[in-house]
Amino acid sequence: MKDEPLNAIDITLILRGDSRFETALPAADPLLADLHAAVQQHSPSRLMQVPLDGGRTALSFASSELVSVLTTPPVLIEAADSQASLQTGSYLPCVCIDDFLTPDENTRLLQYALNNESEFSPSDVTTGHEGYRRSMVLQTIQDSPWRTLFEGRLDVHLSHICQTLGIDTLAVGKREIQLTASGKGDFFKLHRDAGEDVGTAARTLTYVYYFFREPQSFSGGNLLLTDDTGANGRGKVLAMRPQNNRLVAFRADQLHEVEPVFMADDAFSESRFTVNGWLRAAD
Ligand SMILES: O=C(O)CCC(=O)C(=O)O
Ligand SMILES: [Fe+2]
Repeated sequence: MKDEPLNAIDITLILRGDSRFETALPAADPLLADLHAAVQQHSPSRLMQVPLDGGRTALSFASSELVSVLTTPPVLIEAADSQASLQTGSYLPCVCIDDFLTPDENTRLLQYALNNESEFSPSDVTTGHEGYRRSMVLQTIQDSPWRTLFEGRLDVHLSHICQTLGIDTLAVGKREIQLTASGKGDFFKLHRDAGEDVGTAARTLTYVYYFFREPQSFSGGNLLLTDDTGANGRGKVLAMRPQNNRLVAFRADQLHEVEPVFMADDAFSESRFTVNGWLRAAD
């Protein structure tokens, strides 16, 4: 008997207290959407049951105990008419961690960004090419307690992230971090974060944490991961809508881009904010 369903999505459930359970579900299984809904909405709590071990075992837990759902390949949840519908991307390796910060940390990070509006400066790219990236960056996050918080929180997930992305478990050397605000019309054209110049060659892992005011007033700004197998330099594409309090990690040599952000007014407070950075392997 085959244990794994066809088109299986590998799932790791993280429950309060960091207990982890692994299973696989068919891409079309409504339980997938239900699990994501449980992460988003903790009350009222309800009983959830998930098959483990090819259905030989059932895991039962209160929905309020569910902290995160890791899916490989990434599962894109599109909320349409308040019904969650699922799309799975073609396989381009990345890891999504929902609820990366606590709700309180998430709110305080937005407040930190808004309080420091005057410190943001226009972004650039390490290759010096013009017209490649438009956004505003707050470099001083490097000297703030947020840096320590992000580094510590990333370390919790690092072995899982590296394993999923096929990176040899990373002895981390240099870490980079920045806070980016993408407002009306901002974008980042197709690029890799590693290897486009000597200064970035050693970047191994990219992470992007999304946070913004809800209800969301911008649209667009999707992160597209792509490969270069297609005739026009693009093959498979995995599109991910920014989701508040979600961290996405991928290999730093992965081709990717950020689609233009649309919004009615160019209000800084409504920006698509990210804490984004790179980890390098130790020498
Ligand atoms: O904001 C994103 O989704 C990705 C940003 C990015 O590609 C970068 O900072 O290198
Ligand atoms: Fe990038």
